Amino acid sequence: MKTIVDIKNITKQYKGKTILEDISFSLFAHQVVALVGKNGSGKSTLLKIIGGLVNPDSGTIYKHIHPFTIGYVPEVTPSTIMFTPEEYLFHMGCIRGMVKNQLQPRIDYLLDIFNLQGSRKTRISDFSKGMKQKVMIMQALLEETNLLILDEPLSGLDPKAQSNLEDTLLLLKDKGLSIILSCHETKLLENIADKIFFINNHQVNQNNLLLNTTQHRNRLTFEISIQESFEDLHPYFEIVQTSQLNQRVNVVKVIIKLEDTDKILLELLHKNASIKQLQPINHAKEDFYNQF
Ligand SMILES: Nc1ncnc2c1ncn2[C@@H]1O[C@H](COP(=O)(O)OP(=O)(O)OP(=O)(O)O)[C@@H](O)[C@H]1O
Repeated sequence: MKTIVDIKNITKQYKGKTILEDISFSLFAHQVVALVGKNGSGKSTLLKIIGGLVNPDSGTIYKHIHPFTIGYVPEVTPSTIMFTPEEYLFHMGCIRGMVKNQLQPRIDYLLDIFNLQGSRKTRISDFSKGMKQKVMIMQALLEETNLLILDEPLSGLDPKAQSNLEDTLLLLKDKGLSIILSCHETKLLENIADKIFFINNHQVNQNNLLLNTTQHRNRLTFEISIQESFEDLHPYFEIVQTSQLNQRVNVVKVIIKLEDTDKILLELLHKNASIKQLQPINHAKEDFYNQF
């Protein structure tokens, strides 16, 4: 598999507070990689560093392709763009110095891929959130792109819009694009991510629990005090869902490896957690999430 970017020993602090510490991993051609972590764990910061928008304090982003082009889509989608997608993309292309006979075919191609041909004359301000998100991604792809960086592209979309956007991203991957995106929950990634990196405690762990369908795993549900930290256990499980039961207690659903199960249960009991359910997972991928 061809490496396109090596992220090497990246460290970043803000105002003396460590956000990322000695992070290294590689991105490969034709892959969708997801960065998962809690609010404030440093996902956006890492994406901006990879995109060259923020400088790390130390470490390097080594690109294996020259020239290397990156399309970056930030988390916030502007809501009141009075242009149609065609006008908007045309203006954005001109700002980047693209010429008309290069721009128009590219816009047509993107409207096709993103299934927005029928809405090319509608104002973006009248679009749904999913359609606005698509336009933001299209503007990042106006020029030929090696790596697409998406900050929380699925958040705030209803399940239908999420699956529609996932289909488009998979189509782009099939056409040769590499994608790195951030996400709060692994649950949203079951269809699109080839690899999941989990940011926790300023560091990145690769976790293939959800993607490796041959490994023996359990699904575990526990209740734990909101004040109790279990960050030390994060590398050992994939959090599928966290919800607040009441003002004092969270309900957490995770997937764990069979061989880690006893250790995790013991640690959770030491943290005064209450184990609600422990079930083996069948090997079928569809079974992963449905049985919680
Ligand atoms: N420009 C900045 N100046 C100071 N602190 C910053 C800056 N950008 C981010 N931070 C801090 O760095 C930490 C990581 O922020 P970041 O936005 O990377 O996290 P995140 O995982 O993307 O969060 P979210 O899921 O909420 O978007 C946070 O504590 C944030 O307040």
